[in-house]
This record gives sequence, C-alpha cells and structure tokens, in this order.
Amino acid sequence: MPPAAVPAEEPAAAEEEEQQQTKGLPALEGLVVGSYCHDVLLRGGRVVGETLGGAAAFVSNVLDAASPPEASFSVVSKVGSDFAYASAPAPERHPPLLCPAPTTSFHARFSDAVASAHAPDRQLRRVNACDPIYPDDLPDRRFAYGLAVGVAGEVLPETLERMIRLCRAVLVDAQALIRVFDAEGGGSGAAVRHIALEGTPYARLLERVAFLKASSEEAPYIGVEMARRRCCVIVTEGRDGCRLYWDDGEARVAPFTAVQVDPTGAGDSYLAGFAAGLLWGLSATDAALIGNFFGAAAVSQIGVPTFHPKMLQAVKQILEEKPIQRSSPCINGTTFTFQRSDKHDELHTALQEAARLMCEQQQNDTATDNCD
Ligand SMILES: Nc1ncnc2c1ncn2[C@@H]1O[C@H](COP(=O)(O)OP(=O)(O)O)[C@@H](O)[C@H]1O
Ligand SMILES: O=P([O-])([O-])O[C@@H]1[C@@H](O)[C@H](O)[C@@H](O)[C@H](O)[C@@H]1O
Repeated sequence: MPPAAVPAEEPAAAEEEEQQQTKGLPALEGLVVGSYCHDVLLRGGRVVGETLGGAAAFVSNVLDAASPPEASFSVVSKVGSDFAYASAPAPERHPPLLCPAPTTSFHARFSDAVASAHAPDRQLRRVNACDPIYPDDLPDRRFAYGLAVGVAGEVLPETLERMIRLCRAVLVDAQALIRVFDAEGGGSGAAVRHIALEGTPYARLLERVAFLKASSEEAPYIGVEMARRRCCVIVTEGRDGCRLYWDDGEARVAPFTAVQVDPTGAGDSYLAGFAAGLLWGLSATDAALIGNFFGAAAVSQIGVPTFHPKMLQAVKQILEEKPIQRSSPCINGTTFTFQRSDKHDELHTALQEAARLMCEQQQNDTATDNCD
C-alpha cells in the first residue's frame, strides 16, 4: 500500500507543484463535501421525528466540537430554497449553496424488532435529491484533509478526484460511493440499494484515498480484502465498535456504552470523531476510539446531537494530555501510523468516564422532558 495520503497516480510534476502549494496552508484546514438534508423518521407507519440530517450536519457538529483549536474546515453542501434548517448551528456556521432543486430528503423506516449489531435497523428511501456537487463547486485552494461524505450520490467521481488533488489526505464514507436509488415509486421516494464498489468509477481512486469507512452492512459491497490493499479500511459495527484493516495489520477498537434512541448519524459522527482524533495526532487505531465515542454520542439523541459542555471539556482535556503517544506527522504529513499506542486502554477508560457524563445528561434531559 502506498503511504496513505500520497496520490499514487498523479504525474510527479503536478504532485510536486501541489505539495509546494500546500506549504503555505493554514496548518489543519479541512474540506467537507456532502449535503445537508431533511430526515423524516417513521415507525409503524407513523412519523416520529423530522430533523436536520445529512453527513454534512453530523460531521460539522463533531468537527466543531472536537477538533484541536488550530484546526478549521469548510463545508461544500447544496440545498434547495425549501431548506428548513438554515438557522441550525451547523448550517448557520457552514452555509450550504442554494440550488433550484429541492433539498435532499430521506424517509427512514425503523422496524420495531430489536436490531442486532449488524442487521440494517432502518429502510431508507430518498424522497428528493438536490443537485450533485461538481468539481467547480470546490474552493480553489489546498487543504490538509478532506471528508467525502455524500448521502444521495452528490459526491460525483470527478468531485472526489478533485478533492484528492486538493487535499493531502482524503477520508471517504462508503455510502457516498455505493448507494444507488431505485426508480421513484408513487411519491414514496426511491429505495436505497448498494452496489459493488469495484464496478463503480470510484474504484480506481481508492489508492489515492487515505481511509475508507463502511458500516458492516456496506462492507460486503466494498470488498474489504481488496480495498485494504489500496487504503486503510474501517468497518463500523454499531454497538460493537469498529475494526480497522490496513495492508498488513488489523485492529478491533472497543465501543462505548450508549442508550440508543436514534441510530441516524452514528456513522457520520464516527468518521468526524476519527478525523478529529487524527488531527490531535493520534494513531489511526487510537483515533478510532474518538470515532466510537462520537458514534455512541450520536445514537443517544434524535437527530444532530447537542453535546454537553462538561462532556466536551472532559474529552478535550483527555486529548490535550501530554502522555498520549502522538504519531508524527499524522494528518499534516504524508503517512499515518496505524498501530494502537501503549496508552490506548487508558484513553478508552478516560473516555468511558466522559461517556458516563453523556449518559447522565441524557437521563437529566429525559427527566426534564417528563416534567414539561
Ligand atoms: N448502540 C450503540 N452503542 C454504542 N455505540 C454505537 C451504537 N451504535 C453505533 N455506535 C457507534 O457508532 C459507530 C457507527 O455506527 P454504525 O451503526 O456502525 O454506522 P452507520 O450509522 O453508518 O450504520 C459504531 O462503530 C460505534 O462506534
Ligand atoms: O446514519 P449515517 O449512516 O451516519 O448517515 C445518515 C445517512 O445514511 C442518511 O442518508 C441521512 O439521511 C442521515 O441524515 C445521515 O446522514
């Protein structure tokens, strides 16, 4: 496998020129590409929630909360004039581009059966689709890292290719690459299916991607054994945590306890937490703990979660602590360290304590709601 963030197929001269240009970058600026959307949650045919969704929303929420102070990011996202959440914190801070097409929207149908960690817990239908994000929609400057996080096919292959050119390291959510949308059926929207990554125009770009994240439901479509030879693959396993696979190693990373009320956004929040961990200089396996932590935080609330300041303060304090082994040069350089550090278990224990604060907050919120 080539060093994770080095574009393998770029002509050497162009690559050198781009690397020259990245030298003047603000140290840790990221580029998030993927749209905000409207989510409608249904159970037993009844609407039980209508919320802001889309990976851009969940990812921005976690990056804003957990990135180191010197890091920043831009979001490229599209919505229509019907967008209902322009004043929510994420879109207000990272405004989307306005399009003539309606805002992307999904209906998520949850079954009442108790979901196993690996079974699909929701049936998704895409009801509206906003315009794709084109290469020209991306800012014409260089970034330390990029997150390709489409939910409805908005990250085109040529857009991902441009991200790879602009960013030193690109992290990709498989759902941006392998979702297809079956013909619209009588107003109920298009069913979301998956196709094999190998048969898509994205496959040839994998060698130039640093990390590819898939849920355990998506993993069979990306072909973990094939993909891990080209980039580091992360498979998230719901309440069981996640596994990382790189060319000559793999690791299982333990989860955090959460009371799941809505699984929406767990994968998005995981990926952003993982990226934040890399930004703090952690190895990929240690950063996956931060991913698991924010994945667990996401399932504890309906829609985009609000993090309790005490909990965030605790997490930041843990990440600032000197004794955690830092991998140099991490996301700011050209290679990654994958192995767990000798502080991995300590980091898990400390975060578990912060997760407890999160559960307490949830209990207090429920108590307050019940009093209303
Ligand atoms: N019920 C849960 N309890 C604790 N952590 C969870 C739970 N569900 C998800 N997570 C965390 O969020 C991550 C992503 O969740 P997962 O369900 O695998 O992704 P997706 O939302 O893409 O289907 C998991 O790897 C795990 O760390
Ligand atoms: O739950 P998750 O896989 O992290 O990501 C979700 C997408 O799969 C879904 O299409 C979208 O409507 C949600 O808002 C969220 O972005």
